[in-house]
Amino acid sequence: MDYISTRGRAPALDFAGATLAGLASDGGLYVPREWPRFSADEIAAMAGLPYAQLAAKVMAPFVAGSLTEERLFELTTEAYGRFAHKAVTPLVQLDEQNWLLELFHGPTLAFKDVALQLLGLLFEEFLGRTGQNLTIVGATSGDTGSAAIDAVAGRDRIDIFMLHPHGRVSDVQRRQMTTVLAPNVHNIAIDGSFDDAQAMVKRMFNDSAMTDRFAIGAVNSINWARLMAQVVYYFAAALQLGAPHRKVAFSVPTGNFGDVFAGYVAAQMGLPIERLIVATNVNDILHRALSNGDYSQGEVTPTAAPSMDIQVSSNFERLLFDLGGRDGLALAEQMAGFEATKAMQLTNAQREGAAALFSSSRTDAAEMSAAIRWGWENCGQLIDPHTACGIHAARTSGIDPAVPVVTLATAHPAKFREAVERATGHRPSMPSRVGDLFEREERCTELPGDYDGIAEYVATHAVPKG
Ligand SMILES: Cc1ncc(COP(=O)(O)O)c(C=O)c1O
Ligand SMILES: N[C@@H](CCOP(=O)(O)O)C(=O)O
Repeated sequence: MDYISTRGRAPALDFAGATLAGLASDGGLYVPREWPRFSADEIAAMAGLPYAQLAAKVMAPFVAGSLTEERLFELTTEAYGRFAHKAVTPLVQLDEQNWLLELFHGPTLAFKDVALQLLGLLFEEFLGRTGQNLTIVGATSGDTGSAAIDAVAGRDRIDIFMLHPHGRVSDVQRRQMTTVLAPNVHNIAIDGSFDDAQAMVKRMFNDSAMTDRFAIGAVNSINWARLMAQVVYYFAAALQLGAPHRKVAFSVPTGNFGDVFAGYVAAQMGLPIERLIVATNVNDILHRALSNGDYSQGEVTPTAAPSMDIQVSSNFERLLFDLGGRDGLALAEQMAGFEATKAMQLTNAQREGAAALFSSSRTDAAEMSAAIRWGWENCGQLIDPHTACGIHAARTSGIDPAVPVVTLATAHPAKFREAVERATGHRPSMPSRVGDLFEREERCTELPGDYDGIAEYVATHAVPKG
């Protein structure tokens, strides 16, 4: 399988190359040249497979040429062996129609672990072949940072520089990053929003003063390998609910459009998906884009679901590319317009294509609290504020009651215990696997949100590519 850029100009790469490159050199995102497709019989034959084995089956076509399915299975076995639940991503029934897919049983209590535990191993595998050093530069609104740091802390040939918006992540999220004192881990708190951090990270990939010296790598969902690993749990959930003989809908708490794009990929691969519900908080650029074609960047409003306080959704570009006939040069022009004006109108083809599979919803603060309360009082489940946006969207979606709706539970409620306690009066307890998080020493550098200062900090502390 080879990978092409959504902006049409960067060279195609194989899976290993796309994984190490992260962002394409023309500023675009890598996508597989074509979507691999499973027949209904092939999907039916996956029912009942243990998660690590299912993962290797679903991902094998994407890694072909860089890894055998057998080697991939060794890596998925190691990655998912670190999860606290045997099923890795267990499915829990809430009522007649609604289900929760618990994606928070990994080491850092959020869905990001599902992809990042594997990505850490993939980096090690591919860097071992090239002998190169990798300088990972990432942006986080809280969860990617901790999951990525856990996945690469102490690994040879890797430095990680993780930017988070100062004061805008939860205490648990911050400590999960800043208490990791391995010498290859560098936390940077910036003045600004997640969007500012993400823009600086993308800029570094195209700054030749940096890329000439350092192999800059990505752990954000701009890296295709992140999304590939997230496709697997759509298969896992749908198979348990009767796929391929029965359609399933998914409600997905959304910020950077990565998790829900993985659902789109699952559908392209043949998984019968009734609908993908894009659930935003009040930072609703995606809800506006999908409901009336208006993709214009507003100010970021801090919410109780801080990981979704995002107004520029990187992976939306992958969807626009696919729906717009995969015309990279046309999309490059459309994205250049957005970058210049902070606004963009979807084309008719993009709007109609999206409407065939996606619907969307926006959840405000009161609705978020009500959804958390509903989960607790009616189903005995504590849910976090991000998942609550998904639950609100699922319960107001109007989907045929015969179709199961699976909400992706993207974070453990203990990561956001103040908001959960405010809504329910009940404080979620911290899973023992996070250990003495609140006793540990923290290390973090505060920097103003300007690119030059951050590039200089990275250049001073990173190891050249070699
Ligand atoms: C807990 C949580 N839920 C949902 C999201 C949204 O996921 P995505 O950015 O893939 O849309 C994030 C991060 O982005 C998150 O950390
Ligand atoms: N919510 C994310 C934001 C970054 O998104 P990513 O999926 O592109 O890494 C976070 O928690 O950091």
